[in-house]
Amino acid sequence: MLRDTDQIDATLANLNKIVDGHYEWLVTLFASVVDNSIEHSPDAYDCCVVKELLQALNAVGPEDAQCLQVIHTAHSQLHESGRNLLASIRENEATAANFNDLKNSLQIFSTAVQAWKSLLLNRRNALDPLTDLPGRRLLDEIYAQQLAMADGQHTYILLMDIDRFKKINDSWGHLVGDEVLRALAQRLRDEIRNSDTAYRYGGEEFIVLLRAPTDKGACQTALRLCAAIAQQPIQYQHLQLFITVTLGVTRVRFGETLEQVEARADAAMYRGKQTGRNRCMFMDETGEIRQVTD
Ligand SMILES: Nc1nc2c(ncn2[C@@H]2O[C@H](COP(=O)(O)OP(=O)(O)OP(=O)(O)O)[C@@H](O)[C@H]2O)c(=O)[nH]1
Repeated sequence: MLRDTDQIDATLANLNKIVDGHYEWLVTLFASVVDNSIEHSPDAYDCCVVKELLQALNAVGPEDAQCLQVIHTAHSQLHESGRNLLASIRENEATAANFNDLKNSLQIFSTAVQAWKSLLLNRRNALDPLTDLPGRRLLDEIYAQQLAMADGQHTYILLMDIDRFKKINDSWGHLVGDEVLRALAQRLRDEIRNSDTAYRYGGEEFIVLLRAPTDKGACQTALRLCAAIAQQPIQYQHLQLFITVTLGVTRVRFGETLEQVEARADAAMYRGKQTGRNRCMFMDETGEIRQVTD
């Protein structure tokens, strides 16, 4: 899935170029009819700038890949309609049906491009403006889909809360607090795998939706995140800020709603806060909470 604002904006810009490219192509098509160069022109599809742009586009995740595939199909269909129209003109056999075919192909192509643009714009709006991470709304929307994509692995929720964050705001001001949130978001992006996703859940809380084959694997990842955050200070201007986080981890059970899993992760995290912070707590199937140590 295309996740950050820069990636999404770059793709949107390319999709706009793709639409513009086909206005130019239409003009070239008319020109080749007028100046009688139809017979000498190479197959427009092979040298089409749009084809190159499409090949350069990056579809990460099944939704994007599906949109891209629909555009590819519509694009080659569009060129086929153009080829047929030119051939019919060359043979002096052009009919209204050839023109209609081109018109329909153009409409299908622009609808396909528009569909991906809408998806991307929607996703962009769901990104948290401070950290550029997807926000809670997107997690609500794609939770079921993420579970379906687990590919035989278990899905875990890691609920992470910065320890004593109020003190950072109170000591250094909200701008520094904001910088800490941004830096932590970046650290999460750097540390987790592509198949996992970090969300800003609200305030100073983050959620990581994680895939792992076993509880042990998920706990190890949580512990690694916790240690990485505590060990590496956040640099901001002349400041070096050491922060710690407390994590509540739990496995998503079959058929559970997001609220049910969140409640368990929250209870685990809360226990971690009560018992000292800077730790990972795991809630198992029986509802027992234990501290993850290795
Ligand atoms: N700078 C900044 N602060 C925020 C943001 N969202 C929430 N906060 C602050 O996060 C702080 C959370 O404080 P508390 O809920 O008391 O928790 P804490 O100080 O982290 O303490 P523990 O969670 O108990 O370890 C509050 O001061 C909020 O104002 C934000 O977007 N930017």
